[in-house]
Amino acid sequence: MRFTPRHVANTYCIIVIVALLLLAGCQTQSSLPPTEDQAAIDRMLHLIDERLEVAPLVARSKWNSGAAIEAPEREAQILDQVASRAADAGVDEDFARHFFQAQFEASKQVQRQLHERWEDEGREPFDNPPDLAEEVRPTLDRLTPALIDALNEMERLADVEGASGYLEARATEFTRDEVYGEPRETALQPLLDRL
Ligand SMILES: C=C(O[C@@H]1C=C(C(=O)O)C=C[C@H]1O)C(=O)O
Repeated sequence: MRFTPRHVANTYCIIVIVALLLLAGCQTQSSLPPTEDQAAIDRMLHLIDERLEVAPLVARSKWNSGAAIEAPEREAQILDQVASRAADAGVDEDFARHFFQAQFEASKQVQRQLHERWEDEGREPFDNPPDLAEEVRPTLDRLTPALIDALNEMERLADVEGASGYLEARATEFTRDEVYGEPRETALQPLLDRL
């Protein structure tokens, strides 16, 4: 077979196209943050969920006791601890407060959803409801230091290339859930604003 100038030109074109495609692929990859930073974002989402998973226990306890979903004095008490822990960890206090207020709101969304459903169903009180003061609130308090550490990481990630894109992509999947989608969105908003 003879190679005409046309063959050479076609081959050259194909090489250039393949090289451009490879380059585009590399660029997409390099816009992802480093693996350990992706893991830090995933850890934060996991912690948000761990906190949200406590909300149904709070809802059960309040369903039986008739206590209001909204407990402003308890929120104020948590925010005091948050402010002092944030200061110790070098996390911006306003950011930490804003983040925790979003977690409270997300928890209340889950609780309201459940109470509305139980009202519609005419639900009787639960057998063996969890103890709010002795069990449930201490579980939430144990998550606070881990969340402050995760906030510290988020502040660092605000300067890492690709971190905000990765968070947005993860947030899109995370908020797609039928039951937890809306509260997760509420809980994530301060992070999306920050990154
Ligand atoms: C979880 C509770 O319900 C609400 C949500 C809070 C929270 O997420 O920590 C705190 C107080 C309440 O407004 C609770 O009463 O403990």
